[in-house]
Amino acid sequence: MALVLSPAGIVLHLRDDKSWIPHPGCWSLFGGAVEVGELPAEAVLRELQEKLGLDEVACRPLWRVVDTHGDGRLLTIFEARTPLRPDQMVLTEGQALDAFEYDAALELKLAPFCRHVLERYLLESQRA
Ligand SMILES: Nc1nc2c([nH]c(=O)n2[C@H]2C[C@H](O)[C@@H](COP(=O)(O)OP(=O)(O)OP(=O)(O)O)O2)c(=O)[nH]1
Repeated sequence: MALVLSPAGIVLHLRDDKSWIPHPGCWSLFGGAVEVGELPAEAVLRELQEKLGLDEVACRPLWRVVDTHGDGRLLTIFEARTPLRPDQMVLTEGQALDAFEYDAALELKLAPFCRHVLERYLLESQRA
């Protein structure tokens, strides 16, 4: 799962409003399952290419955590820095794409796990 940082702020997508997907109508981070034979660092680059059309992105692993809000998967959280702004990205899943400053992001209706990741990221960057 990636916390995408663009010059305009944290990039999030608004999930579709379909009742059969997790967290419909919530804003969320980008990510997806690691495929067989793939490393998490490879999976995050593939996901960002597939879901945002990002090629130029510098990823750094932040921490690993069990997704207790979801299906219990072990997730690796990455910080992904891109020089592109949201209007230069191509969203392939979801109804909207935008970038937010931290405070504004925390005011959104966020998927619960994304809120947890953003809050921890903020806390750890303040400590650093
Ligand atoms: N993230 C996201 N997934 C969506 C949206 N609309 C939609 O139909 N989907 C589908 C594709 C995903 O395979 C499925 C589950 O979403 P998810 O966010 O839990 O995906 P995931 O981590 O399992 O990732 P993936 O490997 O399936 O891509 O819902 C949307 O707006 N955002």
